[in-house]
Amino acid sequence: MIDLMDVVYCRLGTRDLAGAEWFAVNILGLEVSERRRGAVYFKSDARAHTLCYVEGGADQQATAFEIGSAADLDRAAAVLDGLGHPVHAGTADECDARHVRGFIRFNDPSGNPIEFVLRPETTGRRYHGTRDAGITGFSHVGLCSTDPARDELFWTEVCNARVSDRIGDAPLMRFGTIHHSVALFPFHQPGIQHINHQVQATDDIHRSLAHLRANQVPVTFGPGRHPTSSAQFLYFTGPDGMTFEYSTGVCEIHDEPLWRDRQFHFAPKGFCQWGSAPKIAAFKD
Ligand SMILES: CC(C)c1ccc(C(=O)O)c(O)c1O
Ligand SMILES: [Fe+2]
Repeated sequence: MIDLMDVVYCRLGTRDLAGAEWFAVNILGLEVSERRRGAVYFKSDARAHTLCYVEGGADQQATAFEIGSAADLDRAAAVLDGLGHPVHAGTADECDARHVRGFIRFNDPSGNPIEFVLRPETTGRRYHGTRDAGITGFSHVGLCSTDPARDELFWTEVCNARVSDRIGDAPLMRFGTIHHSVALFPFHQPGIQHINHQVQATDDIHRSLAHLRANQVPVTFGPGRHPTSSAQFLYFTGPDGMTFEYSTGVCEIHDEPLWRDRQFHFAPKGFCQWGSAPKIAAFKD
């Protein structure tokens, strides 16, 4: 079993690094933590970075999860290799570019590039964006899955994720107490489906709604409330068509032995209890 602790960052390729930076700062509300040749890093909480845009194709993506020790990382590489997932061990330069002490990269069964990382840097300094979006941190990622049942087994049997709830066959999975850190959505190809940042309060959702509208940013779902995590949410489109989500009030699961994953409809009522309907391809039946 590969023990993962949390989702830690996403890397997104873009052909318009300056445009992506403008969006991340002025619309999403992140803080630039560092600029390097061909890469811009963003903070959304105390961690050194939780998002990195790199110059390249929009298909150059990765989602990173923290692993507990160097021995666990070696064991994970052996397990993945044994299961037929070719593993690349990060070079010193690649580790430096990710602010981690070590990592391995492989593709999940759908072909999503995944990184398991050791000791990602934190700063002890809280984040503050120039735009007050009320962000409290990067919280979860939605991954496209060409076979959610198969991929659920990868995350829960090969790794230590636990299913909190399912919407249709799409599992929302946790590593700790937060309702979900990774969710899988049926789609015909792999890719990061959405990136979630938690915000402090309902006010932040509505303040952002006005800001997005004023800046002609397509709002694709919400405001609404997820019946699964009980979080209030808002989805919108960013650079290269990436979906971003703000949400507030995600529930925590503390009664671990008693929790039973629940089944929700893969239909608007399973996504939103206020009646909002998504304009997002992966959320349509
Ligand atoms: C709309 C997607 C499928 C979705 C559904 C539920 C939650 C949640 O319970 O918080 C999400 O975060 C989602 O992105
Ligand atoms: Fe989400």
